[in-house]
Amino acid sequence: MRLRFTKMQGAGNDFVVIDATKQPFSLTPEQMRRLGDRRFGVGCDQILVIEPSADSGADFRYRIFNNTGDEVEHCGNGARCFVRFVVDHQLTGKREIHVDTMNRRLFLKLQDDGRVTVDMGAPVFEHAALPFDPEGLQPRLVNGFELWPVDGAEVGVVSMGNPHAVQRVDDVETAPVLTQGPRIEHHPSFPRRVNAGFMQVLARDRIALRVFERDAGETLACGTGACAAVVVGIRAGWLDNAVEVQTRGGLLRIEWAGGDNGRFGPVLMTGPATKVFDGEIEL
Ligand SMILES: N[C@@H](CCC[C@H](N)C(=O)O)C(=O)O
Repeated sequence: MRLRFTKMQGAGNDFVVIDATKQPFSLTPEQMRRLGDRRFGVGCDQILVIEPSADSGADFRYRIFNNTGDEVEHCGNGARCFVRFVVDHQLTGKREIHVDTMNRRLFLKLQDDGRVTVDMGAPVFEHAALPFDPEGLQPRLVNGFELWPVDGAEVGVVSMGNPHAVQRVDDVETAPVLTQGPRIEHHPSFPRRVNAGFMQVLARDRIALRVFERDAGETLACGTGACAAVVVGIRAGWLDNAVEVQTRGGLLRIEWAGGDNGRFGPVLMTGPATKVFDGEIEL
């Protein structure tokens, strides 16, 4: 089968984007692994599939597959590329778009400067949402927020729709991202595994971040990971409400007002979304 696709990237997190608005999406996990393979296929961190929405309240449905072929809940950098794609391919005349993902409805806006702002929805701290099983672990409270001992690190756990475990490190460049990252990803406390974030606080409004992503390994940027890191940093009292996140692939701006009485507001993420090329591949 011959597949048309667009290669895109958002802060260096790269995607194969497939338009399934006119014909149903039918790739097998094996075909997706081939597509995601950097030597035998196109190569990407995630595959994004754009479908019509089944609900009149949303403009599209957007599905995310890691390059292993596993479908996942959420992808922040992918959400920005999704908007750029539907506008550039004239699938919509709107610049403010509602899209349904596996477990959230997102609101996205293409800015005049070409960047995209995404209302990523509220962070969820209930352990069942990740899921996170703290059995046998004792948290340390920092500013009233729980940091959990996992693999010798202290992690804040939060779902941004997908699961994250974020630790603060002195220096992201020397942090054990490639060795400890996979151990945290597969730690038994995270039955559906987890994305492992390593955050260096540079100032109250600036962090450096590396993320070892579930399935994809370390990527140049992780949008949901940036939101999770800033949320953890704000709750631990380390960060202000608007933070620039320096990733290895580019800069993201994250804003979060927090919340009252256990009710939390949405996280806003702004960043770039760029087409790399259009292509066709025989699968
Ligand atoms: N790169 C993404 C996150 C993609 C999904 C993640 N690997 C998971 O398995 O949850 C982002 O920009 O958020």
